[in-house]
Amino acid sequence: MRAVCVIGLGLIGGSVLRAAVRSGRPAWGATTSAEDAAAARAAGYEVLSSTERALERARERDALVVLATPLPAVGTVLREVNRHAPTTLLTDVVSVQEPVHDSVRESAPAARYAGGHPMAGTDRSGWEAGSAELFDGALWAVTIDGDTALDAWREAALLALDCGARVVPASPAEHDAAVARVSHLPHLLAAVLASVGGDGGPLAESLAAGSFRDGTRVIATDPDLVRAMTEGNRAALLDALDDTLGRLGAARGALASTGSLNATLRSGHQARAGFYPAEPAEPVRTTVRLDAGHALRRLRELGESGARVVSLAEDAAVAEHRPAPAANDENPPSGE
Ligand SMILES: O=C(O)C(=O)C[C@]1(C(=O)O)C=C[C@@H](O)C=C1
Repeated sequence: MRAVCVIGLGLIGGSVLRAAVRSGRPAWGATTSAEDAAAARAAGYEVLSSTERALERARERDALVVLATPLPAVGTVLREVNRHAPTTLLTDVVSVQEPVHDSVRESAPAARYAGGHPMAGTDRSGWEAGSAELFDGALWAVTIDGDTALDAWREAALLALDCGARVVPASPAEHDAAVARVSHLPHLLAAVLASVGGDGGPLAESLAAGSFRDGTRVIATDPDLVRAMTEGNRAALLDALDDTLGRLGAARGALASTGSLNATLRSGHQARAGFYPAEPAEPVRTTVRLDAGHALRRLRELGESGARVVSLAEDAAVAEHRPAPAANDENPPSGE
């Protein structure tokens, strides 16, 4: 099993280190946070005294290096990677992929790198908030662009699987457009919702219950971390925001003119049921030969169609796909 060197030991990096050790891999980390380093060492994990040391060891042992810092620090860490571990394979866990791919292109051979983004977290941050189980059953995007080498992709995907996740292959741009809608927009909407609720005064505060708590939960996250991911995905988030404002405008118009929110509420109800079906259908399995040409393109197409890679061998990847629900009265093929 390839060793893993994790740079950054906050919630996600700290969980990757724990999960990598749980899977039986040799793994160590480094962090600039004295607090995270002390907590990780106290829990029995190996934290080297500097990023340089951790990377030198990664070079000696041909480890997979995981960049687990927030987006604004990625450029600096990449320069250190180039200096101290110039040939190791590289991945990351950053929630916006295009800027990381751009930085890698500027400063490291892209063939060493495949981007990664585990879709898991909590509203807390730092080593203490993490756990070895954080990624169990979660989805983990492993990105593919024109420069990605199959070896780098395989190693990043194997780490995700070893951490307990299922892998979604995607291009960086498609990944960023999708997470703008299902992760970054929800953080922004939670911020606005919390402020609107807050303006309701003490009575609103004392009456706030489950819906307010669930709808605002993610903005309990450290605002600097939310800023890094939302501002780092500006173009895609603007797109998702325009769509949201259009729909809110239409809902407001309908409520003001006809008194009905029926169309908005029904289409939202149906859309959510698509994400979380009450009775999920048996998944369909597809095998992709990794030794055949165009394997990465095929994986990317599968990811775009909603499939998840659930296992990887030297020469094949197995992906699971949920079959499209049959159309019926509750589930009409279009709109309404
Ligand atoms: O569960 C949470 O608290 C999260 O916010 C996790 C969450 C998300 O679902 O948006 C947040 C950011 C990460 O990049 C991926 C996942």
